[in-house]
Amino acid sequence: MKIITVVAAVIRREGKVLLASRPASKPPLGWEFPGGKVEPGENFNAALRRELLEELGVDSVPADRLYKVVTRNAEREIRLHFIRTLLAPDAKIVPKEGQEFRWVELSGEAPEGLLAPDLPVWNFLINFGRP
Ligand SMILES: Nc1nc2c([nH]c(=O)n2[C@H]2C[C@H](O)[C@@H](COP(=O)(O)OP(=O)(O)OP(=O)(O)O)O2)c(=O)[nH]1
Repeated sequence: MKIITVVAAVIRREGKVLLASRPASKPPLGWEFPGGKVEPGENFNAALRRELLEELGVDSVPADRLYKVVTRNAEREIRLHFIRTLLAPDAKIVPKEGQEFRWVELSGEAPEGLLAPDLPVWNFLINFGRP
C-alpha cells in the first residue's frame, strides 16, 4: 500500500481561515487547506513552508499540529496533518499555481465543496475556537 503524507496549513485571520481551490487539473475538486505532499527526507514544517511559498508566494511559520486525518482506498493511504501556521499580518498572498484563495468565516456549516476528509477539521476549528 502506497502511503502519502500531506501537510495542510490552518491559517487564521480575524475569525476567518484561508482555503484554496484545487486546480481543475488535479482531482479531487474542491476547497482545501493550502499545502501538499511531504517529500522524502523533509520534515512536516519544512514541507509546509515550501508548499506555501510555492502556492501563495509568502513565507510562513508552521507551528503545532492541530489534527490528523487518515483516508484509505484499495491503493493508497493518505495521512493528512493539519498544522496551525502563522503568516506575517501584512503578508500579501499572490496565487502562484492558478488556485483561488478565500478567507472563510469560521462559524456554522462547513463551506460547500470543502473536501470530505477536511470536515472533522472544520468541526474541530469551530468547537475549539480561535488561537
Ligand atoms: N493540501 C491539502 N490536501 C488535502 C486536503 N484534504 C485532502 O483530502 N487532501 C488530499 C488531496 C490530495 O489527494 C492530497 C494532496 O495532494 P496534492 O496533489 O495537493 O499534493 P501536491 O500539491 O504536493 O501535488 P503534486 O506534488 O502531486 O503536484 O491530499 C487539504 O485540506 N489540503
